[in-house]
Amino acid sequence: MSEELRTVWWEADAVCLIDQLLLPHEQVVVRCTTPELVAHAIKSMQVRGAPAIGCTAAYGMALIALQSQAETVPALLADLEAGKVMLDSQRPTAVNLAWATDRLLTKARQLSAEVATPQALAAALLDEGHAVLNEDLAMCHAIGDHGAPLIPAGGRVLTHCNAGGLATAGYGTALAPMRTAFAQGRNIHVWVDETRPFLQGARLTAWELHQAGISLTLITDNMAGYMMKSGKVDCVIVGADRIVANGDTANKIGTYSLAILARAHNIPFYIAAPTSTIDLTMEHGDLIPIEERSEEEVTHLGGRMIAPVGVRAAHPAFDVTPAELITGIITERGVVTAPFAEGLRRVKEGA
Ligand SMILES: CSC[C@@H](O)[C@@H](O)C(=O)COP(=O)(O)O
Repeated sequence: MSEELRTVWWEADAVCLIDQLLLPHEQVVVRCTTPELVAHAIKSMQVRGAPAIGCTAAYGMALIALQSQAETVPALLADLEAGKVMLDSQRPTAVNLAWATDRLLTKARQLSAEVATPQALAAALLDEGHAVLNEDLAMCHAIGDHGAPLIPAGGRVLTHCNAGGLATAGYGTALAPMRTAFAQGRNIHVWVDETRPFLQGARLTAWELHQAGISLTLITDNMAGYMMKSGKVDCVIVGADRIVANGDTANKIGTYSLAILARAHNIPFYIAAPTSTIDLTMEHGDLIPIEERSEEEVTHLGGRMIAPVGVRAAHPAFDVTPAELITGIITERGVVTAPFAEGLRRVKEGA
């Protein structure tokens, strides 16, 4: 993705997004002028990727405040509480969504004693939305700085789904170490898993890397084991939707299989994510809610049915990789390695 193309931004009283359902063939901007349109964009995956969902939800909370008819600050807080519940319910696995709405609500509660009017509070929440976006971009660049040295000399990285600029405020999480290494003049090659059924790899990661001039080869998900066994993969780097206290990590369905394959072939397996994706309230990965999406996203491809009529399909959108399969978790505050509990607490608390 070019530096100029933004994923999420605020413009003319609306939350604006690049419609990721239409990429790479069309670059269409969606203007979410109501909280309901923000919710729809998250649910339908016009915007997707944990940090980008978080940025969108932060602006969604600001939009709720700006459009509220509340005449008092306590009444506005009640609207924001209801709005948070509505936004959080759109996608359950990516913790950045609830993290962002929580941050905006907490800010509103803190300011409620100081501001005189709902309008003043709403203006402050829009500033907080901007802060969430700007911080996410800075975190992605820091992840790139910490992650680039971990890419082995061969420079051949396998990634899954899209954890690039489109999945964040820009620059990406899993793609950040590759971008930084490439900018440093290193020889990088990326194996891009197509990522069935939504094809985030084929449509989005391939597009971003291609635009950036980074060498890539698209593979179908079931080719990863072959590539590893053939000695063509030096490390795996993927993003995360939720990292819990013991290091277990939810990410796009298929990530767990890759981690097993990487372990079997003695290949380092890294997670790259900002600390906003760390959820210390959950002890282990079995507690993470896994989003179930529609069967149609599996039975159909590009609008065409590929399965016989009447055949049922399963569609868990995420899986959980146990911490013991993870070599390291690359955050904006450094790389956490096993045992994860202590290190994750340290980076989450900012120490
Ligand atoms: C920086 S994005 C990290 C994760 O959100 C990403 O790897 C992923 O699984 C995205 O899933 P998606 O269903 O496309 O939102």
